[in-house]
Amino acid sequence: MALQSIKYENNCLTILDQLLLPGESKYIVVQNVEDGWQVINKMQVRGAPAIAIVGCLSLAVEIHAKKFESKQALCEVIEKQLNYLISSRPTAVNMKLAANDLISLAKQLTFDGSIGVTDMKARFITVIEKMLEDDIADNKAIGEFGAQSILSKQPENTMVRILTHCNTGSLATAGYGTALGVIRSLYSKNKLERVYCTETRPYNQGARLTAFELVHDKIPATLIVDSMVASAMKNKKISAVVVGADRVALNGDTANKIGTYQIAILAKHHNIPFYVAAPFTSIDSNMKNGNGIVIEERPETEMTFIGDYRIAAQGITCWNPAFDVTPSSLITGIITERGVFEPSRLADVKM
Ligand SMILES: CSC[C@H]1O[C@H](OP(=O)(O)O)[C@H](O)[C@@H]1O
Repeated sequence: MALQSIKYENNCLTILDQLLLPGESKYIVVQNVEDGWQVINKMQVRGAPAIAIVGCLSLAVEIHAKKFESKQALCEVIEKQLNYLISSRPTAVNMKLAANDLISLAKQLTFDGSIGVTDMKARFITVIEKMLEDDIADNKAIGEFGAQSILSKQPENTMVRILTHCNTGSLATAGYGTALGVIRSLYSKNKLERVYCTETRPYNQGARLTAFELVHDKIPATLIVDSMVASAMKNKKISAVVVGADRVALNGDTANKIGTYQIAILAKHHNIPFYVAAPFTSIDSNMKNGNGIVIEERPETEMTFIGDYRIAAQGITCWNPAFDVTPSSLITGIITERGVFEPSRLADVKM
């Protein structure tokens, strides 16, 4: 049974509390936008696509339970709550893009004289619900395009070894995953020899989540500490690096989990192709390059503690940026649901 970070049925939303994985699988109920904001901000659910989907579904469950006197009243709540959800985490663009689209839809429905407030609410909720299936379809396409592109650069009938960072699988999306989707597609083609996944300090998305998904799917994988990447590239014949994205700028500069930038530099040094796997819901067409991307800084306790156990000296100053920006010059290709693009070609693709 595939791992599910998000469960939504009959207007009821629960999310798998990823702070407890891999030790405990516990779903928590999200009943409204405030619950949605909290589970995203605390990283109980995380991953750019999952953040947008959970944020928007939290709005769907909230408005489903309420009666609205008018379409204008409903539209005002929608706009206010979506703008609030955007503030839950600043770097991933998916929540902002979804909010922009849904606010435009709400305004369009408000001025559509052919429907009343009940129909407007139903149509609005249906559009949000469709995000789940759309994301999975995007990820399956990303997986296929990515696998084809990576294999096209390998000698016929060889198996590949992929290095990945952070978690980009079913626990970061509605299912299948982006970079992990490429890995799943390679595995399904019997072309994947091994995955090397980094632990990804300090939240340990790799050790706790990616390793969990790979073991669950019985995909051959080796966990490495973040500082082992250079040695792995030198000694383990890595065929390609595939990572996810939180925000891709129009020139291909990519914000992704902290540590991605240095992996890209190491890949360049070792002449290893470096791919970003991201749906168009993670591409910010309003951002010319990566210079303007806001990098979230997280609480230092995420660095100085593991659970309740202190691992760093009391009183030490910490810096805990959750992301970094990889320049497009270090990126071989951006794998999307519409194909694989050289970073310099991204701006030509219709958003
Ligand atoms: C397909 S998930 C994209 C992206 O999100 C993760 O960040 P976080 O765990 O902080 O939400 C990571 O950067 C993934 O690559």
